[in-house]
Amino acid sequence: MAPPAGNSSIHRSSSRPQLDVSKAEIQGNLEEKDPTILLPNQSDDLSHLALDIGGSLIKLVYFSRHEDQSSDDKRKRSVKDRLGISNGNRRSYPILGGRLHFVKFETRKINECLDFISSKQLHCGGLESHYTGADRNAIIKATGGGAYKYADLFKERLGVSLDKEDEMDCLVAGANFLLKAIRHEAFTHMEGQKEFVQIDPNDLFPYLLVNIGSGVSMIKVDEEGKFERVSGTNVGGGTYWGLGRLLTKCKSFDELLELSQKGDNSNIDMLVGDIYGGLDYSKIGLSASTIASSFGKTISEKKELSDYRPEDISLSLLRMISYNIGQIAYLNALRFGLKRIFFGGFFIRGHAYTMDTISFAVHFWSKGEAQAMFLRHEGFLGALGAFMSYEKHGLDDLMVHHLVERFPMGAPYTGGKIHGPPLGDLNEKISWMEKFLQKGTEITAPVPMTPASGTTGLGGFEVPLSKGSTLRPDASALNVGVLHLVPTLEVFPLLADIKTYEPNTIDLADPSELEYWLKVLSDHLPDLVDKAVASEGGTDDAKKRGDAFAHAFSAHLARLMEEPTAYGKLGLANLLEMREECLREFHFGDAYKSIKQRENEASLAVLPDLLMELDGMDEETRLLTLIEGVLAANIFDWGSRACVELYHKGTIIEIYRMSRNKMQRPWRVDDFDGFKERILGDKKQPPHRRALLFVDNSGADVVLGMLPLARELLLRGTEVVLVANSLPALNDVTAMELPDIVAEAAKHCDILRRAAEAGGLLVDAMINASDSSKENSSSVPLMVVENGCGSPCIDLRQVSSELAAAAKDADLVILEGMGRALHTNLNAQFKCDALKLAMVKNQRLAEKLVKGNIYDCICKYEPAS
Ligand SMILES: CC(C)(COP(=O)(O)O)[C@@H](O)C(=O)NCCC(=O)O
Ligand SMILES: [Mn+2]
Repeated sequence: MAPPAGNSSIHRSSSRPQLDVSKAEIQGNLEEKDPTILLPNQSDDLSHLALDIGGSLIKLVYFSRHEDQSSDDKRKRSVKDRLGISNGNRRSYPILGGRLHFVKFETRKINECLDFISSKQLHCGGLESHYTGADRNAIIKATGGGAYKYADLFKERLGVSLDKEDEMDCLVAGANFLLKAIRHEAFTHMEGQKEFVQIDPNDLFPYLLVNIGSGVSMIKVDEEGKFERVSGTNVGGGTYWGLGRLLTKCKSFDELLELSQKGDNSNIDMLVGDIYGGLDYSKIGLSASTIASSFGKTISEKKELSDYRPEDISLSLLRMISYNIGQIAYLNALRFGLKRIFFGGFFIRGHAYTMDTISFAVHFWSKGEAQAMFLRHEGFLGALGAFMSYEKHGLDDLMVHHLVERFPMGAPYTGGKIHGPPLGDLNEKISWMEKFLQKGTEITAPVPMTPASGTTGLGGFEVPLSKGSTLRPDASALNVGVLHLVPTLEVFPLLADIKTYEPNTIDLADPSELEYWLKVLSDHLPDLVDKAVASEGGTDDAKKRGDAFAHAFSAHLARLMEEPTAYGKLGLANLLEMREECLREFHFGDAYKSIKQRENEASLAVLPDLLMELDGMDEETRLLTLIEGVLAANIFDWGSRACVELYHKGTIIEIYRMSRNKMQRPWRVDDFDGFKERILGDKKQPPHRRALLFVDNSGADVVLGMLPLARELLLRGTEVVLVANSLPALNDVTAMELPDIVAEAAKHCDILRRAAEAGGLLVDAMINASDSSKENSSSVPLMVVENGCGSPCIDLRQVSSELAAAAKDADLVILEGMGRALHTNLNAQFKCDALKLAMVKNQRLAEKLVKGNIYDCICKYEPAS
């Protein structure tokens, strides 16, 4: 059916509808002029675009619906039935599987912005909308002065009306959303050091929001929707830019800021030492270099404006205004007893020195009691708030675990600077990458790292360390990624304490660690590209994509090397995931597909012998052999350079045997006896009810390591849930692949067969179906669930709803592999028994974590506390 004509009386709310016209019906009298049309499949109205049109920048926040690529396969359906998971309430989550994009344009280039909106059809619900007709009645939410100034232009160019939202309402709504929904949205910035702060969403209010635009507003935010502008000052960003322009002849705000980097304010400001003959005024705690009077020195000398360096003027101005704002903000926080002060607005724009100066003022006047905080998305508060003002989009229902921030390929180049349209399809990405390469490396020109030392030793309002040539003005200009909204993600319910849980084991805030791991990833790149290109048949197209991927990922690494906090708080898990995401961006679905297949086949061929060997053992030897088997088979890891070198030296089975033979206890971490005691020891303790086995690699790892262990648990009456990746990552097995592997294994093993049937895994397996029903009741089930991620590591704060449901009845968690049990979760505490098994396949990590050597093994057992 064709979309209804533009003039029909279909209900339109002020938000942009995404019309699903399937099964549409005209209700009532067909002859009627404007009959009511029923759209039974139409979900709640969806908003797609909101704008904040400021004097210098236009900020856009827009939503794109994510094509739901997850297939509802048999495994998923049977897991849903068994674990009682519903399909989710689509109505309560209109924004299901979508993304929020943040884009900036310069206001003077408003036509670029209009072209962008038009090319993506954002004003009529996006390109993916079912609705294609031009809609002259469309309304877009907008805030900022430009919403008034440019209303006619939007009407003329796009045929849309701007629905103006109050700027302050938007700012507060945007800040509330970000602070509640984005982990580490806030950060402090002192002496050039940025530190991300985790705000407890349940303990956010009250706070002071200081918005520094042309003027400054200070807003006390008490709760959602309740706030009051308690103070402000007319000395703000406009003052800096206005006075600065007059005094220095700078052509832009950024130029003025940049000048300040090279300035020395003591040539302009009157310092305490100038008054006290070079001495401190120590009685009241003022050092000689404290500013006594901003611009005070210029009164006493017979100098003209031209006698002063513009750099010095800019710095004095910047410090005068920043200190003043910091001071007034602190006094207001004090006045209302507010613990937190967040600064945002056009004046800050991620400028390191500005942030340091404000922080310094707050710190100074509060005697260290209060801290200034800044927001990663501060430039987008208004636009986000305008977006939130659409009704019924469901955005405010989202919580921190529903959001995943990803950094697409453009991120390293655009930095925090103003940029245009994000890149769309694959060809666009490749050609952009090629163009960039022709231009050389100018866009990624490295930012010098800020040396930690270099204190001036000056007291009072002194020079923050990030001033000067050590830091480029936008070094802190944070990238904001694309926010993926995934309302199906949940916190893993077996975590002992979500508040103290930190997935990453290694702290990449340590520069030497960061440098090392960035190099590891960079060194691995050529091999990865080879595999990726080969996985797509080695075609010219695949090669082109491979090149583009390599450059895009290298650029991310280079960006992070120069500015480790550019993408927010960085952990090794994020880096490893970014690599996989980058591959997917260039349409490499599964770079290790054929390797995985080959290894699965080879391992399945020797499985029957292994099972027979195990069945001949007494239970104690068998349990030990099984754990040894898991550790030994974890050597099949295509992400480890050392292991990949090993694979050239023998067949899969030879390497597996060699690895098994080397398994000598005690392992570097060896809690086997504790685990054995729980499994075989006290017979009064019943077997575990349900075990979650987080599996790792394909091939021997899962087939000869984890499946035999699963079989043992099943034999002992424990239900087993194999937890595997939702998306491919290196040679990790996925939840999609696992049922076929289990089905193959089940051909050689009755225990696995019955359990897999009971778990609904072998619906179509070629096994005698007639006797499966009666046998079902005699076996505990074996199931497969997806973990919700596509990375070699796992962040248990954000897992699939399947896994969360499966965890409810589980009393044993087994995490396997370096990514899941070492890089992440080594220190994780669980509410139930936990076993962490991995071979350390990296020398440095072995030394760092366990003071050991490469190929050492970890068997860490922690009973429920
Ligand atoms: C990517 C990995 C975490 C995967 O390990 P796994 O979880 O498969 O045991 C690991 O291979 C790794 O840390 N590799 C990089 C270090 C290196 O090449 O030595
Ligand atoms: Mn792996």
